[in-house]
Amino acid sequence: MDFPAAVAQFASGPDKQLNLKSATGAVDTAVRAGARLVVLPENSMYAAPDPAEDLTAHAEDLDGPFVTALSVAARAAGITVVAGLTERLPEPARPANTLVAIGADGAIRAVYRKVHLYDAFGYRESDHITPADITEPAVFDVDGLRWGMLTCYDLRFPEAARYLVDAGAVALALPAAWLAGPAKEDHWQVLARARAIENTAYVLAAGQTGPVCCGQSIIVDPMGIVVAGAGEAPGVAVATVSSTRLEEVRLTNPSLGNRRFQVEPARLAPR
Ligand SMILES: O=C(O)CNC(=O)[C@H](CS)NC(=O)CCC(=O)C(=O)O
Repeated sequence: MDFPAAVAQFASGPDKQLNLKSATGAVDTAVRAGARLVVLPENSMYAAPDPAEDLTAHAEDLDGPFVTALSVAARAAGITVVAGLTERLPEPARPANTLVAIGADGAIRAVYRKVHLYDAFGYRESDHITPADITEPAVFDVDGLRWGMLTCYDLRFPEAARYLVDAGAVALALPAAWLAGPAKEDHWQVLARARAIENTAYVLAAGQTGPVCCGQSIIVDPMGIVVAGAGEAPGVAVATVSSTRLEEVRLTNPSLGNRRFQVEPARLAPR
C-alpha cells in the first residue's frame, strides 16, 4: 500500500477565524497535491500571543466550532486530517493540549492529549495545560497502515514513540509548535530522524512557522531519510508513505526484532 501524505505548516495566532482559514486552506492544498492524509501543527485552532495567557477562555470541546469545521473540510476533501487544539476540560481543570485524527468521512478516529508538557528552555506549559495521563496508545488505521500520534515536546521522549510502535504504528504524526533557535532546529530534525531510524517508521512532523516557531516541517522515511520538507514559509510538503519501502527497511534493519532488553509495559510515572 502506497499513498501520498502531507505535512502542512502555518503560524496560528489569536484570531481563530484566520487560523481556521489557514487550516482548511492547508487541507485543500494537500488534497490538490494528491495527499490522502495531512498533518497540521499543534495549536492549529489558537496560539496565544503571550505565553502567560490563561487559555481557558479559548479552549473548545471536541464537538466545538474548530473540530466541526475541520471535519467538514476533511470530508469535503476526502482525506484524513490530524491537527492540534486547546481542548476544554471540566472546570476547574486547565485545558488539555489535544490532537484529533479526523477520517476522510469527517468522523473523529483517534484523540491524543499531550503527556509531556513543555517545561523546558524557559517555558512552563504546565502552568496553563493539564498533562494527560498515559492511556491506550493513540493509533488509527488509514488504508491498511497504522498511524500513531505525538505532540511536539513528546518528540524528546523515545519511549512515547516506542509505545505507539509497539501498538503497531508504522507512521507517526507529530504536530508541533517547535520554538526557533539554531540548536533547537537541529534538535527538531535530529530527533525526528532518530525516532524514524530507531523505530523503522515514518515520521511526519508538522510545525508552526515563524517568527516564534521554526517551521521546517519534514517527512522522514523509515531509514531516517528526509524525503520532503516545507522550509520556513507557510506551505505543504508531500511524500509517499509506502508499505513496500517499510518492509524493505525492516528487513535490512531489523532492530525492532533484535531488541534484548525486557521492557515493562508503559505506566504513568508519578508527576
Ligand atoms: O508557545 C508557543 O507559542 C507555542 N508552543 C507550544 O504551544 C508548545 C508548548 S509551549 N511548544 C512545544 O512543546 C515546543 C517544544 C520545543 O520547542 C522543544 O522541545 O524544544
